[in-house]
Amino acid sequence: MRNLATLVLENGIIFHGESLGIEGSVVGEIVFNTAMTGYQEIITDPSYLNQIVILTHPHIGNTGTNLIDMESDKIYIKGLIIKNVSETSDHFNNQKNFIDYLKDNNVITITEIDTRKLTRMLRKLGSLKGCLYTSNKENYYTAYKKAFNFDGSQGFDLVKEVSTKFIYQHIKHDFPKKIFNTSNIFQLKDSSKIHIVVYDFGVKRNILKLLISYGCNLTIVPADTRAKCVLKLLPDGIFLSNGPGDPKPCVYAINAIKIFLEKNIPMFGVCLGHQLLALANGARIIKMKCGHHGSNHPVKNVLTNKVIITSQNHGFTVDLKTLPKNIQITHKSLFDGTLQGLSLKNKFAFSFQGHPESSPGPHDSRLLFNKFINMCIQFKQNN
Ligand SMILES: NC(=O)CC[C@H](N)C(=O)O
Repeated sequence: MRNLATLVLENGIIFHGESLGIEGSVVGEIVFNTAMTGYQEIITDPSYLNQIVILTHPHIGNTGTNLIDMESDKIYIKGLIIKNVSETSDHFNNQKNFIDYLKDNNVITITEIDTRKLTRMLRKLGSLKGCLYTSNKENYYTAYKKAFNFDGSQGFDLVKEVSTKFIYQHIKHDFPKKIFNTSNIFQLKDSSKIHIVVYDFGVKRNILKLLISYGCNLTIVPADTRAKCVLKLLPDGIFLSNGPGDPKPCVYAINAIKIFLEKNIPMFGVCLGHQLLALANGARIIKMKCGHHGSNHPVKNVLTNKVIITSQNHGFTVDLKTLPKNIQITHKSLFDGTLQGLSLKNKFAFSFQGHPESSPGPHDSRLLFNKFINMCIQFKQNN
């Protein structure tokens, strides 16, 4: 018999379940991810900072955990909600059982609750704040108060908490072969001469691995690196990464992007990077009702009418009504019509509201990396 765990929502609703024996209490915004695989990539994605994640797939953990599937150096979610956790694990990459992995990393987890009921509630009411506790130092009233008073994610700069503190470089294939199989990656002629500066707003490792697999040299810089410092590095392209929280407070990055736009340096933004590119052009950002978190999101390229299935994780979106004239819409969600991609007219800059590095998720949108690298090659040849 496991210990008890309790989830109290800001609207007073309470769920009782089982804990994995890790004692404590966490408060955060609750979001649901509908992916059927890739739990380790999800929980190590820095974009989930401060969020309590429900994995809607009813049985989680049976492939165990390993070093290859880490999207960063640690677990970033604040708490975990799952229906049923696998006691055993089996996979050719398995190194550690999922329960042991969560215990070793002190992740407060609730299991054996009706995740479908909770997810339907969030879909109806929009995202909710909650307090998840396994400790008897907390009770319903203290937890309710914490959930109710939690500030949420709007207006806070979480990027600075996850970004690298130092500039560092990756030169070609310096990720050990063991943790990255490059067999299914596109190699482009001339891409090995490209130098890309990656703004780390909470960058996922698979983005770096993909760029390295093209043969690019990467310089990864802290989120608040000034434009003039980046320009001195003579980049052939600038990558704006994913990241946690509200993009609006990242004024330092928005200002830098404005300068790169003036110089017309190739730029590719994903997720938070996409939102920052839109902000730099005067568009507005709004909070979504319950966001997009999963790996089966259909997106239409409105220029070609092609549909791709994509991996997504965002709670904010660019307000379509506020797009300036120099922005061209390239992609829209077939779930709710929200903006999924844009490009700037007469500029080498475009972005995607999703995760084309697809870790986890289908690889349909990885061709966007090809588009970016080709832009960088062209830019380099012209300069
Ligand atoms: N994955 C991301 O980059 C997320 C972007 C932003 N934090 C959002 O929730 O909308």
